[in-house]
Amino acid sequence: MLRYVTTNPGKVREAERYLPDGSVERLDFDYTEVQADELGPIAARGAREAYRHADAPVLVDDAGLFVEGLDGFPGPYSSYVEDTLGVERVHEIAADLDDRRAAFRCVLGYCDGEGFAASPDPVDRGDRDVAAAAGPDEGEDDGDGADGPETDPLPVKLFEGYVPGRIVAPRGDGGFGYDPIFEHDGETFAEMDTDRKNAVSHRGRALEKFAEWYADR
Ligand SMILES: O=c1[nH]c(=O)c2ncn([C@@H]3O[C@H](COP(=O)(O)OP(=O)(O)OP(=O)(O)O)[C@@H](O)[C@H]3O)c2[nH]1
Repeated sequence: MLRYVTTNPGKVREAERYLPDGSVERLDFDYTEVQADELGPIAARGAREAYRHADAPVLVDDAGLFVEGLDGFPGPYSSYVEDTLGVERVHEIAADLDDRRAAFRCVLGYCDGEGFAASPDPVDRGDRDVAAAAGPDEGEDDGDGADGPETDPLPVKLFEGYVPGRIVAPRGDGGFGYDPIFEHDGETFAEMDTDRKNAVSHRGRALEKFAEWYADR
């Protein structure tokens, strides 16, 4: 049984669509989110901590909203900013910007305590052009300390998803988090049902890559 490690039930609702019935359950564990300007190292460290906590295969999901006109803010701090400023204030700040383009990014970190065969494919970074910091956000995190001062030999496999859009006045009542103020292709994420959001979203894209790899591993 795979544990999807998150305090956010909205994430699991979306993830369940990608994994066989009964193969995943939510583990409500608040792993330490290290301070970093990229999601990859946060997901990698989180996956190791969650694996050690659960002693079972885990998938952690670190996500963020990157606003172009704010140089990528709130990015990895999206959860903190949602809790402090709130989504409406983020919209108000963005409303004053000339450039309201934004992107959601999601990095999934999988850890089962074992190593992984080297990926035959080169890491695809072609979709990381909006406020995306360079760094090891996909592929294997080798724990060599390149992403921070600590080293940790526990292997973690990372999967990244990205979706471009723009910040708009709140619309819709579905989804969670910043969904009402994030518009993609004329609709906010909060106006989409789960299947439609999954088909285009950062999480859906990352989950698709993960599910394909997980089924074949
Ligand atoms: O409108 C949204 N649509 C999404 O699809 C989405 N995915 C994440 N988020 C928000 O971005 C932050 C991530 O922070 P985050 O990855 O640390 O997650 P979290 O704190 O909610 O839970 P956990 O998984 O860490 O326990 C939080 O503010 C989330 O609400 C989203 N907002």
